[in-house]
Amino acid sequence: MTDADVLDEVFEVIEDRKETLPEDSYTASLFTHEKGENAVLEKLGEEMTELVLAAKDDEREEIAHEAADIVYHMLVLLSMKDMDLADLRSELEDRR
Ligand SMILES: N=c1c2ncn([C@@H]3O[C@H](COP(=O)(O)OP(=O)(O)OP(=O)(O)O)[C@@H](O)[C@H]3O)c2ncn1[C@@H]1O[C@H](COP(=O)(O)O)[C@@H](O)[C@H]1O
Repeated sequence: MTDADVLDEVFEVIEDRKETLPEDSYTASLFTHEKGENAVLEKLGEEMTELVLAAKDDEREEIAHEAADIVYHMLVLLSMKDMDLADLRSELEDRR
């Protein structure tokens, strides 16, 4: 499986959770008032700090863990704004 595949798959799951809102889903809880957009923004801020600290300490596993947390919460944010990976890809492609 390529990196692009797993990103697409996780985004699809996020979109599904947004629509079906299962009770036991962390992702779904972010789309309800219970947590909401502010929780996602706070998480992104915390995780960015944790990523910087992990990088300073050269903790490779921790760097990967924090980077994955950031990517997941960033995908949730894109979905909250009714955006998707195509928006991200086209922005990156425009810079080449
Ligand atoms: N990639 C993720 C993912 N990354 C992080 N998280 C959750 O985000 C929350 C916060 O992450 P943290 O690392 O900060 O968690 P923590 O250890 O509680 O740390 P603190 O809150 O104590 O700081 C935790 O509850 C994690 O489980 C995620 N929850 C879900 N996914 C993906 O979303 C899919 C659907 O998940 P559900 O919506 O839960 O079904 C999963 O199969 C995964 O692919």
